[in-house]
Amino acid sequence: MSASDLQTPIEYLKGVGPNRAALLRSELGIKTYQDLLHHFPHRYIDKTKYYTISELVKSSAEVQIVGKIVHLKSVPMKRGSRLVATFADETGKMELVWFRGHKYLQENLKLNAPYVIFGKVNFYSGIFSMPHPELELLSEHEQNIRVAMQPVYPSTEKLAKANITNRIISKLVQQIFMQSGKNFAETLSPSLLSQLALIDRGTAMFTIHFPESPQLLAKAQYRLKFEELFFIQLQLIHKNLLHKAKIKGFVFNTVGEQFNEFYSKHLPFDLTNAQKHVLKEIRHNMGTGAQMNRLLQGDVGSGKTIVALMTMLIAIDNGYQACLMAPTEILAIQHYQGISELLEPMDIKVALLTGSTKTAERRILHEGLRDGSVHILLGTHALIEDTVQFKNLGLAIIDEQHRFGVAQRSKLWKKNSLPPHVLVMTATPIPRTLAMTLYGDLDVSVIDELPPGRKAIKTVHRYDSNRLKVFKFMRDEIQKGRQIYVVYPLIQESATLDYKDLMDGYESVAREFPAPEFQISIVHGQMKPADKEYEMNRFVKGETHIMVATTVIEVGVNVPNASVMVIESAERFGLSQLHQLRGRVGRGADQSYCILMTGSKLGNDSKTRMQTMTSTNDGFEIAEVDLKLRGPGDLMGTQQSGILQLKVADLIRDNDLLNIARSYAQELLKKDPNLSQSDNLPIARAFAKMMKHKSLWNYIS
Ligand SMILES: Nc1ncnc2c1ncn2[C@@H]1O[C@H](COP(=O)(O)OP(=O)(O)OP(=O)(O)O)[C@@H](O)[C@H]1O
Repeated sequence: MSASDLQTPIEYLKGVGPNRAALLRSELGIKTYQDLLHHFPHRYIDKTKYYTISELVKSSAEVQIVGKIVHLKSVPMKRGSRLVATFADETGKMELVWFRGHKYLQENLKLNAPYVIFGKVNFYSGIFSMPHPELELLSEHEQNIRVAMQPVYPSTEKLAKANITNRIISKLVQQIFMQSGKNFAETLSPSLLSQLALIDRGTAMFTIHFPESPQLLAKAQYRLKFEELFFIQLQLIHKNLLHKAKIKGFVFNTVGEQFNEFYSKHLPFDLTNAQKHVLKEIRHNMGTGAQMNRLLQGDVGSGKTIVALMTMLIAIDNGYQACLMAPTEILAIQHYQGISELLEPMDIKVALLTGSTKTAERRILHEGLRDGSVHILLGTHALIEDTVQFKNLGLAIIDEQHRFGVAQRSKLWKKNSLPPHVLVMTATPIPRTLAMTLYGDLDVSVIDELPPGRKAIKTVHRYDSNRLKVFKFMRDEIQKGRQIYVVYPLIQESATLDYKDLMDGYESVAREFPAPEFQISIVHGQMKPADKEYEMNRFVKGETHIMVATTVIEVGVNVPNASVMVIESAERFGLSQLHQLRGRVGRGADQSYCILMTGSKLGNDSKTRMQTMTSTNDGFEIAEVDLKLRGPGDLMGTQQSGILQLKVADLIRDNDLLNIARSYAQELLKKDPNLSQSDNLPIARAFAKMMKHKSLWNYIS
């Protein structure tokens, strides 16, 4: 099929008039033959099997039967009428029923001619019936391209209403193949095709629309999935190579006094092997002369902060300043308190900068940053403001990247002659190749081990009707000296409503846990920062027993004595958020609990989320379920531009294939970086097209 054929507008197909063309364009974005060919079925119905009427059982799903219409009548109903056909084969009779389109059907249906019918059967008052069957004269059926697996295309309500059915889409695709043949330009090299036993592109494209058997379909899907993942990886690795070659960074080749003093004298615990390993990776990375761009992944509570701190000490040992940006003020303050305390015995100046730092303080701070007397700056996004100038910023650590955009990250780079090394910390554990695919330009380090002595958090799901029991449990835990979080959801669109929920909740908790015996802190987004800090501090110091809060405490808050997390309206939270919240407990040696409170009516997704949370503490597993429920685009908070809109592969389900595709892409670029060997020409051609159009699926034409 030639490139120009593929760009033919769909109006050129028989049966596509201006109306259908407009609908296909607006509903599915299909404008050309190529668009239609790339509109892949999302499932298939097995059409190898023919049933007889006597074989039907009450639970039959979709069935295909050959028989004849022996009788046709219109049956009046309260409003309008239905058309009922008696359909018979050698073994029995059933009914076909239509509620609309009578006139056309009555004029066109042929009595006593053999038909193939297909559809769902119902069983009503002793007789099988099939409403709105797909039907086709047997003679026509035999002329069509024979498919064993009937494709079902993604569609929309508007298309269904306009009668643009599966069969019509399928016939349009068929027309394209009939007009232009099955020869598609190959996009993979002969050696790849043979090494992986992949079928050629044309056969795969044809088979995905018209599979002759489940086995062939699997081969077609495998080939197209591989191709899709392979080209994504090729693009990423290529970009990485360019990126790495271009961006020079400071060479941190000293692990000196500060690092060693901290490590040998002030580190309050032994590092886990995972922490040591990750530090080694970081040290190596910062010593090479290229700028570090690294993602530090570790489940909640895995101890990322200490790794961040020790990385900052390396920067200081090499004569540079370091900064750490946190997503919220509470967290920035907490980091400031924690890190200041750890570095207290050392001669290192740590400062805090947030939106609420007073002007006078700010002036002194700016001065200290400019003359280099402040070594470590912690803060919120306030620290990327233009007025903040460093003497020599060598390292920027960003906590939780998805709250900080790439654009904000690059702002930091402008603060120096050379860009600082960048370490992004995230608690969302995702498979390594997937992380690379999602984060593109970042290398990945993983802390895959929790500090020793942690007890698994016990998680339960309770309905609102069980609240009294939950209160009793809370009271018992407080009596044991523990502290408790009670968290309410926060939906930005309705701040007033959230506030009301929170305040109602606070009142009911306060009634149940009256002062002076019980002390309660409250923290929410509408409070002044100073008040938030005050309330938070009372809880951190153990002066209050219960912290009632919105999700402002979701990330990073570290109060090891807090051992119970009650999450109200848990069904309104996403899985990764629930996992983050739960991660606020289980940070000390005590047994910790997470109680998910919900109403009694739950949708399927909510049920899955509750079940997942109660069955596992493993962030990896949770992230995978989360990705399945929400899709990777959502994971990042924003839809990724183009690159992740996959058509055949699924980043989660096909993770193994993603790894295979990555290693083949790596090897290819290692052996033939410019894709200039003749064997690799098909890849080079497709890759060039992809880069030119900036869209994955445009490489095929
Ligand atoms: N190697 C270790 N041994 C014992 N305790 C540790 C170790 N590393 C960290 N900790 C402690 O574990 C707790 C969690 O660490 P930290 O706050 O760094 O986790 P985190 O990875 O940042 O988690 P989150 O994503 O939840 O913020 C802290 O109290 C910290 O002091």
